[in-house]
Amino acid sequence: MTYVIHTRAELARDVAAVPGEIAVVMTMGALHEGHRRLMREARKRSAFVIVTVFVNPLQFGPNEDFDKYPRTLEADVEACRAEGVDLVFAPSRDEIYPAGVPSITMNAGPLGEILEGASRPGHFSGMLTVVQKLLMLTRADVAFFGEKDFQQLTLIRRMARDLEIDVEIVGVPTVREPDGLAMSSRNRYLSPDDRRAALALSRALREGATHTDAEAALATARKILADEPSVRVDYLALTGPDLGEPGEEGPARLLVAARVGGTRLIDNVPLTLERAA
Ligand SMILES: Nc1ncnc2c1ncn2[C@@H]1O[C@H](COP(=O)(O)OP(=O)(O)OP(=O)(O)O)[C@@H](O)[C@H]1O
Ligand SMILES: CC(C)(CO)[C@@H](O)C(=O)[O-]
Ligand code: BAL
Repeated sequence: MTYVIHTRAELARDVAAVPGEIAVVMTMGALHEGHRRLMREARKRSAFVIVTVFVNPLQFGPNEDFDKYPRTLEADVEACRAEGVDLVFAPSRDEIYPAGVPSITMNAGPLGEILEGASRPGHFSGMLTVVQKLLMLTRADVAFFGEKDFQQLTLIRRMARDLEIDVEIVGVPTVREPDGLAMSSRNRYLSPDDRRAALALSRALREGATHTDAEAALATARKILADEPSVRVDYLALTGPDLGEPGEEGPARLLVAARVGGTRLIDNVPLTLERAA
């Protein structure tokens, strides 16, 4: 049975009655197969699964899509039911921020300033603030996040580590459409032409990741993106596993953010680099 609740009082009552481990999947709704994969992983792991649905105003910039972000709670609850989720917590803004805009927030540090953080000032501070609040409110023992938002996942891991938050953070690989496009709630903004052009992102990463040389990986990905005129690249970057400098050898990440029409999309893949001879 899946229960839907909207208040922190109901949430406090329900989690207090859970005898075992609690897993949480945090979302902004408009659920798709990527979210469902997180729910399935949570279901496999824990006896009690909570999905949160909250479009967090604090992580949106003034010119971003907070107002037009898709809100589809009824369909979201159906998806949660189909995945056997125990509790859907869909709070209002006042339930999460009863004192209004918080005066004390998370500082995402230097890692919050690069890549996504450079294009979306304040985004990661707002994201970490709500993640920390939702971890506290749900009393989660384990929380599942997608690798699609790789910088977000890395920062959440680091917040838990640096601030001694007693929760296990589990990363889940990106779920893709059959043609390779990373699933994202924002894909629904794409026109048919934009949808076709957006494939350049996953193609660039996939082809780039066939190389074991960093320069070759970047050059291949850059060319594929440049060949698609309606894709405006924000960044294409190759980093180490924790978004630091790529090591000479070992797992690395190739990440991209781009605008396709009016829609900003992100994607990333792991790749293995070989030490230069
Ligand atoms: N394709 C995907 N594969 C795996 N996890 C995903 C995927 N898309 C989103 N997630 C994860 O689901 C969680 C909630 O994400 P969110 O609700 O922002 O969805 P989204 O599709 O990423 O939306 P947006 O289009 O706003 O980026 C995050 O942990 C996110 O990384
Ligand atoms: C983790 C999250 C739910 C916090 O608002 C959001 O950033 C998201 O959906 O990835
Ligand atoms: N999917 C990450 C949350 C955001 O874009 O605001």
